[in-house]
Amino acid sequence: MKEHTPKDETGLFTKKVSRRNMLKTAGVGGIGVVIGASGFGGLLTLSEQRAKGQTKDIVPFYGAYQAGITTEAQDNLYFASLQVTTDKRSDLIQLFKDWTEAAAQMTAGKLIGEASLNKNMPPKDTGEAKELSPSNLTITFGVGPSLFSKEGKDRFGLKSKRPPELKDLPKFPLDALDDEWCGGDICIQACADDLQVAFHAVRNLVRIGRGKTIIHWAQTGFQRTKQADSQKTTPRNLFGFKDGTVNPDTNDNNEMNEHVWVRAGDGPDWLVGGSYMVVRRIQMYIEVWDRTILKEQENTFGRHRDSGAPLGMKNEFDTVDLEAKDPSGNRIIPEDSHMSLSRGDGKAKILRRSYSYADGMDPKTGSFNAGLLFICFQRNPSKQFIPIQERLAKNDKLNEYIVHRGSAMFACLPGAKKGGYIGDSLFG
Ligand SMILES: C=CC1=C(C)c2cc3[nH]c(cc4nc(cc5[nH]c(cc1n2)c(C)c5CCC(=O)O)C(CCC(=O)O)=C4C)c(C)c3C=C
Ligand SMILES: [Fe+2]
Repeated sequence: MKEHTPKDETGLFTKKVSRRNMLKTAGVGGIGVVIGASGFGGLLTLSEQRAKGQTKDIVPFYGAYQAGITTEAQDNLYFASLQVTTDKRSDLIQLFKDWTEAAAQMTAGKLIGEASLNKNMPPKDTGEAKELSPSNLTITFGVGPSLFSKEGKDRFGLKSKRPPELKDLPKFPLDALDDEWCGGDICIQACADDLQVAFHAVRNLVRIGRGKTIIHWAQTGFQRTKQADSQKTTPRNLFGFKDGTVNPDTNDNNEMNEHVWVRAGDGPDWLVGGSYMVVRRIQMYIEVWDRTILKEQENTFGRHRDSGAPLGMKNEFDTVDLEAKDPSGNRIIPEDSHMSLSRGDGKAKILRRSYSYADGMDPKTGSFNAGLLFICFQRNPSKQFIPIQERLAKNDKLNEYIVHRGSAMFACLPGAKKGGYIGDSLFG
């Protein structure tokens, strides 16, 4: 087959050269070299780029809020729910301090700890992210209700600090929850444009926590990559529909304060600037869906599959009119469609930041074990996620094609200032 000769940005034909040959041509032997837009004259190592503040794919770790909540969703997720095994409050505090330091290093694209060539010691960093770009890595920490008290025991002197909103979610109709996918004392959400970078982050944090925490459950997640969709259109879920069209505007501080960030007076002061995260592991029966006619699929969501437009409209972001009727007087968007029910009167909004998962097959049925790790952030779950899910669980047309298998709620801590640590408002 004739090899395709690619054009560069100037439109000139360039000879296809492998990365290795390109480095040889440039006379650079080191790994981790990035070719700048200016061509070979702009060759800088990743660390040089960082020193010059030129890397574009670093999301700052320190700040008033934790990153990974209003951050534009990266391509990949590695999510871990942990159980705390130590009973010592001082261990827990030290762990959050160590995690903060490590997370700040990893999100800046650095390795953990000092590089050491001591062959008689295991290396501090596990190594698989060496030479990789920071990939917009964000690491978001949350604490579950069980950290505050478990089976009546106040392990860390935190019982009186539990916000009333931070509690196990009620059992919703049709829930088929499996304990193996529920709850957790602490969560770590790592998102990055590279799965190896996200996994490396959680792996190293879990390693630091050895002897103090264990993994309770963990899940990888993906979306289409930005490389595959340079226009960054709304990602599609595994049912082929655009998912994430209607979401509060993360660039609008008023909306974030109204719907996402916990504010003074909402509960205990330690959580001001944090947010409640709800996670649901929802299995999707993709084989059943694939046998469903398009009209029924569209009635299920209340949107057109192709454009993502509300039924009866042309474009994805056209205004939704749930009352609109066809000439026979029937609603164009069915009342039991996912959009009608999740929207309700439109006042309670959640910030959705979900990822698809695909974990091989279900050995009992031979079907794909795939679905959505539904993640949403909010200021008050009793007024936001819970009433929405109550409506969906009762009537949603989508329920024929999905089942909720896992569930957890975490309070995502406020951001840390340089010199402070994630959790200092809680433990301080
Ligand atoms: C309780 C909250 C929600 C759960 C659980 C949930 C599951 C779920 N959703 C989809 C696919 C779509 N959801 C869409 C819209 C939408 N979903 C929720 C909430 C939950 N979804 C809300 C609040 C909204 C926005 C409603 C609105 O105001 O219009 C859509 C439509 C496109 C969009 O706006 O994103 C799709 C598609 C799946 C597959 C799923 C469980 C597997
Ligand atoms: Fe939804």
